Amino acid sequence: MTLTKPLGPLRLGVNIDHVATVRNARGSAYPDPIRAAKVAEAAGADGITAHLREDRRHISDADIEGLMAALTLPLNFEMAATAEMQAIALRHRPHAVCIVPEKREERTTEGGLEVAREENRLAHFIAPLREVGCRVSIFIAADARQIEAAARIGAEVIELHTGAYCDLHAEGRFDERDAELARLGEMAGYAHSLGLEVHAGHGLTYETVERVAAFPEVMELNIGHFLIGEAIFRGLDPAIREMRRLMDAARA
Ligand SMILES: CC(=O)[C@@H](O)[C@H](O)COP(=O)(O)O
Ligand SMILES: NCC(=O)COP(=O)(O)O
Repeated sequence: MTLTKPLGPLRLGVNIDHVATVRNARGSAYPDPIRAAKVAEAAGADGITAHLREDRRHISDADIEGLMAALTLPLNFEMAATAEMQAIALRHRPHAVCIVPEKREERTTEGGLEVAREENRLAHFIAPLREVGCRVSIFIAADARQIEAAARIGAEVIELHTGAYCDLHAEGRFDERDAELARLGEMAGYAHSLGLEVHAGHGLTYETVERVAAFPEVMELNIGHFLIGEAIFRGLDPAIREMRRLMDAARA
């Protein structure tokens, strides 16, 4: 059943990975992702997202340590379902752990996690994370099979991958974009009906955010790459404030 009113306020999680990408390009100490997280908080972010990739191409282990020590906002820690990452999450106990698929050679997270085929392994993988109090989120495509599997393994949250929708928009393939958007909306409703909290993210921009923010079941958007790019032109604080404004307007 489609809701007519939003379930609640829409949270903004600011992903700071690509502040670290710029820092790492020169092996310097700046720009500092923790400083970016503090600016994000002042600009109205509700949480910070950081993805510790297995190849450490942006966020480092020391960044996660620093964020855990410095942040007053909740940290959404994105990671692959590996023993190494599980040990790091269990040590730090972030507010949320989002399990994402990772391919070493990919440019960015290309798709959602294959939960249905790995149900047993993932159920065992997330159990200890839940036991120490982390909210477990699963990053998946808008696909009923994957959503059902995420519910069965005991995840509390799913994050719908909005990358395909954003790419289709950027390529001007508007019929396909609208079909993908409709799928995202329908699957947000379906996930909610199964008791899952619904988040969304990847590739969102000022042009694409409003239609996702308007889905009543979506409770959080995680946005990074576009905001860090936009910060070059208008500053990080105003870039985040504008995103917040668009999200709130779409929600109203
Ligand atoms: C899972 C996700 O969507 C983000 O963490 C994103 O992947 C970060 O940027 P990269 O994919 O460029 O590492
Ligand atoms: N999980 C999505 C995320 O954290 C941000 O993705 P992007 O905006 O950097 O593409």
